[in-house]
Amino acid sequence: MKPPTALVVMGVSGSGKSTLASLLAQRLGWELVEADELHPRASVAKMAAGIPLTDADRLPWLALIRDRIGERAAAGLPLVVACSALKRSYRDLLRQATGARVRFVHLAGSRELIDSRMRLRTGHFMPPSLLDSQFRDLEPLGADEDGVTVPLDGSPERMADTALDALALP
Ligand SMILES: Nc1ncnc2c1ncn2[C@@H]1O[C@H](COP(=O)(O)OP(=O)(O)OP(=O)(O)O)[C@@H](O)[C@H]1O
Ligand SMILES: O=C(O)[C@H](O)[C@@H](O)[C@H](O)[C@H](O)CO
Repeated sequence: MKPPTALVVMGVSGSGKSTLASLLAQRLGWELVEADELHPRASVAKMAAGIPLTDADRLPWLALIRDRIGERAAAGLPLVVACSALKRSYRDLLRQATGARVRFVHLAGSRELIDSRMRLRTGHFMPPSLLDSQFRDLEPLGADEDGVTVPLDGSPERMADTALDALALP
């Protein structure tokens, strides 16, 4: 039997992860996990204060997400996860989830476009001032990693079509 898929929508803050992940979850009929909701309060406070997270902040959080993927896989359930997963080492950690095929959709685009979207967004803890540090940490999805890179300048519907076609899902 094929292992259930965990489809991780990744990218810097404001790249459209939550928007695309919820659309993909809806289209596929899969559960959605929003990794931002799993950050400890101290990490959210840090980001809200304009301080970038470090590896030490992120590793226990990524381990939690890996375990969540593993639990669902053990129940035979696929899922969609919205998670920044900026560095390859973070994705390696997520790929350690037991029993799942972990695949990625990297939302890629210009700093300028993302910054303009973040400035329009209200009521979110993440300040646009952290975008430079997000790009510094970003290691784009490699050609050898299981997944697809999607330009983030299309409509969410078109981006979902592109991702699902490229991944041959459902
Ligand atoms: N394809 C799109 N076209 C235009 N605007 C978009 C698109 N996708 C997302 N947006 C808008 O851009 C902003 C950022 O999107 P979203 O919150 O989904 O990003 P995110 O990567 O989940 O952000 P964060 O990680 O900071 O929570 C939102 O205001 C959203 O409505
Ligand atoms: O790894 C990180 O630095 C974080 O996950 C961020 O990317 C934000 O939580 C998210 O994007 C909200 O803006």
